[in-house]
Amino acid sequence: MAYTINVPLAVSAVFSVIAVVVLARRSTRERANPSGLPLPPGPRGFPLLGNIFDIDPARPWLTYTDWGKKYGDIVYSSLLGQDYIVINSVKVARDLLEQRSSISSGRPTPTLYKLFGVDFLTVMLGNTEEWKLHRKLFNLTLRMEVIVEHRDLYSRKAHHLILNMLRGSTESPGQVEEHLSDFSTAIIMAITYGYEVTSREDPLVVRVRKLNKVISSDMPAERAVVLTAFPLLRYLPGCFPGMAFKRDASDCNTLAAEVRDIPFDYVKEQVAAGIVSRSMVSNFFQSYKEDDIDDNMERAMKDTAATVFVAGADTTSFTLLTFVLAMVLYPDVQTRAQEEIDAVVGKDELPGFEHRSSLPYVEAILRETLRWHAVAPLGMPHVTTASDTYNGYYIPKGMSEAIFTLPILLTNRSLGAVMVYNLWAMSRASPDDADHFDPARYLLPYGQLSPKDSFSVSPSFGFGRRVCPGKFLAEESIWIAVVTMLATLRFAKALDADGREVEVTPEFTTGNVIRPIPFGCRTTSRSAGRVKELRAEFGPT
Ligand code: HEM
Repeated sequence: MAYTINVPLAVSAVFSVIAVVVLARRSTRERANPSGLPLPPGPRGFPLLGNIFDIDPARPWLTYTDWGKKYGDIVYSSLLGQDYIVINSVKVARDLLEQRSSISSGRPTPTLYKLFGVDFLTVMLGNTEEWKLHRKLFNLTLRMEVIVEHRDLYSRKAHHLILNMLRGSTESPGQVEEHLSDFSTAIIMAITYGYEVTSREDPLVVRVRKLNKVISSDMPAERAVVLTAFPLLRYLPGCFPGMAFKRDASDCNTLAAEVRDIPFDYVKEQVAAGIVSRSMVSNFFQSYKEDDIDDNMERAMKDTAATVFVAGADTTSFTLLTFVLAMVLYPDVQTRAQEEIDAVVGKDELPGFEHRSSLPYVEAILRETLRWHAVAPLGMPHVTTASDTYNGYYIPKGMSEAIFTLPILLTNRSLGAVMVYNLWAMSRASPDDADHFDPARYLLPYGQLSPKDSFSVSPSFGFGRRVCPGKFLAEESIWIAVVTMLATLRFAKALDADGREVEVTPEFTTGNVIRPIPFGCRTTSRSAGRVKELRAEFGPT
């Protein structure tokens, strides 16, 4: 949720507002609150605009963290008629989003996503029957017992990642990112469709990556917020000021349809021909009788499969990139982990899943990576489907998309509460050394792992019924990639022409999902024996 003012879009918005105000002849807003309890504390905002000028447009989580220090763990703010309940602590998040998940599992469905044809993605669906069917299908195919069956695949892809990384010993900024992205893409396409990616230029891969890019760059939150508050704008033609993006939206609809249909139909044809490679989609077809797969069910299967790439590829590769950045910045941490691996696995052996429980420090590195810089600092917003009270505060009910289409000024009512949980504030709860990457914070005095906060229960995967269904796949693929990189490679700062190390400042992109800004990194082999084993696995390349 980054808010910057797009002037032409704002002008169009103002026209739309004036038209509605004249029609509605209403001038004051009311907050229907039958309980008489106050809203949670928060900054005062301007009428209608709310707190839009108070928020750091690039990194709203920093503003929310500051508000947390001033107003507490639960903060109220408003933006263009939309109520925001900002949650700044794990306890309040668990109370509201887990304990009361029956009324806090909705999603805002901004008009923008409909316009771009991506509102079919699970992440975008409200608390509807369709969403429940998606979650059932995810549970069928992404639960832990199913995910562990693919361990050979994760290991093979991790081994391939190492060979790619070793092709050039000094990586230019951006190259490490590409290798990690190839790794997560290859795993996700194999798990979802049984599809073996052979090159970055594979037309299917190009399409899904392009869709991801459009979602992250052409649908900034400020557009989503303005279009949700003033949905009439969607009817303005593309030539209207600020509406040029409507042309991209039309291309995106075509792209989204291709991403949904092409790989799914490929698996469907294979299953019909009796060729079954193990995948999420073939599992769907095997789990249901032909008669049970009506149009609704087939659409849900297609949509869940298409969601996996959009929700899982960048989150996985950006987390791995954050890990590499930490290794470059904290060489002592890297050395300690490598010593642990060498002692447990043996100097020339490659680590595998059977070693995981004996590598507590590596495990702690994973947990610390999620904490240090969460890939989605504000998770995904939830919407309340009923009003509620919490610790003496009133929490308004969210409204459905149907009511969103009535501009707020027509009714002078709130659009209802969007609940935003601020992972950044949660990760900085003990502020003394929160910016420091220190896996030891997850260890007990004798080096054993502290039992709390295992990887997959991390707040970084969200809360309640909406919790990330891909967390087990993320856990398996990230663990094997991390342990294999540590066993075989040494990451260090890049050298300049005079052989001096180039300083690295940890900087991250902005947006809903963030990644480190490209940094110089020198990647060298640290174990000839292990690398030899990898080369033997793949043959001459
Ligand atoms: C490190 C990797 C990942 C992180 C940090 C992450 C984080 C998240 C977060 C914060 C949410 C929102 C939860 C909420 O609303 O409270 C989410 C939702 C989701 N994630 Fe992940 N995720 C990761 C990897 C994956 C992978 C690999 C997949 C697919 C296999 C995936 C599929 C999804 C889906 C489908 C949703 C939407 C759930 C819903 O709306 O009901 N994620 N994820």
